[in-house]
Amino acid sequence: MPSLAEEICIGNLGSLQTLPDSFTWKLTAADSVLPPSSAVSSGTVEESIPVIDLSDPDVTTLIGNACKTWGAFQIANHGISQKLLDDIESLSKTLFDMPSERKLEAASSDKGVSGYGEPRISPFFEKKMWSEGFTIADASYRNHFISLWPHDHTKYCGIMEEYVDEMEKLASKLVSCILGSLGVTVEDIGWAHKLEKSGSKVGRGAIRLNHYPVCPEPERAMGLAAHTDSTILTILHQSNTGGLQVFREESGWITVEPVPGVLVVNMGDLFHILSNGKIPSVVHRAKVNHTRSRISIAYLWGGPAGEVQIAPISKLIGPVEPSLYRSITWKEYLQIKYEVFDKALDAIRVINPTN
Ligand SMILES: C=C1C[C@]23C[C@@]1(O)CC[C@H]2[C@@]12CCC[C@@](C)(C(=O)O1)[C@H]2[C@@H]3C(=O)O
Ligand SMILES: O=C(O)CCC(=O)C(=O)O
Ligand SMILES: [Fe+2]
Repeated sequence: MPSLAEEICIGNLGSLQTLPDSFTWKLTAADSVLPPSSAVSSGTVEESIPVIDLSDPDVTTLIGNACKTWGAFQIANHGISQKLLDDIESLSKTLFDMPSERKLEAASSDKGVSGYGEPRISPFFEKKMWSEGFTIADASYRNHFISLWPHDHTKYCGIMEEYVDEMEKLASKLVSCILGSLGVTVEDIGWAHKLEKSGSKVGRGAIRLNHYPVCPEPERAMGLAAHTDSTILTILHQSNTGGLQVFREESGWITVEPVPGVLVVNMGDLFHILSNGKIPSVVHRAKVNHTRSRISIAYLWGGPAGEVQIAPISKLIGPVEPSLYRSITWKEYLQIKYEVFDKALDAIRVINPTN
């Protein structure tokens, strides 16, 4: 006979009145959001990742500092219209409000990649995450949208295409700026230069629509477990309920409270490689809420498609700072990540840390 846990479906978590054992995480003091007391008393702790106005004349310095300190920042005046943000959020709400059976008809066939289902990182954790999601990693999402919205799929595909196009343009702009803060230009990286010239094309990124239903015991549950993104960078739109937390050694877990119209940018593992470790990929997670459900939309930008090799930028390496990582394509990196998860960067490291 199947156990109760096996009968629980992620499509209707919001209707559960108690937290099933399979969703109960053993969280320790280190998992708390309170920063270590020493850091608080020294007054050195910034409250959260900064909000940077992209029209600020000092934008490059501000972004550079945030990247080095946090591996993340928030952006205002980014040029993405509020209408498009509202449209993608309401598309996500419409999808997640559907009956479980209907959502499962759009389930991803290959674990965690395009379609409806659990986060791809799920197999690396003993306990289940209190969330459901829909991943768009290739054009097959259109077929899923036809099955989800037989009459309205054209409208929803249109919103998704516009969102991907706008995000790609914004991601390219941000990469130029972050490279600038390191004293590098897109011309110093062959593929980045070509990318800027060719404009936007689907295929280099992925979108993940995340839904975190209300939870009867949020303190003991986890919406999305601690991870780094495997990307160059990720641009996240969060609905008006908080839940995203970023980790910093000196401060512990810090909540990134949503600010209307502001987007969060997380640096991913591929930028860590490109910058030869100068810009860390940020460890982050999503917690859940007792009374409010939450939506987030992540645009995961993987950089160049196909066989293009990503390696530490030659301008950033030399006899004193040798290349720490071997070159790798995004596809290859994803394969390694989903074999060894949080050891992926170590797996491609060519020089071991000295301490
Ligand atoms: C391109 C990808 C990045 C991603 C794995 C994936 O193949 C498709 C989904 C992406 C996502 C979104 C939610 C968080 C994340 C860690 C996950 O479980 O699936 C990321 C993956 C990643 O960055 O490795
Ligand atoms: O929901 C969030 O705030 C985080 C989502 C996230 O980390 C992701 O989709 O990669
Ligand atoms: Fe993430």
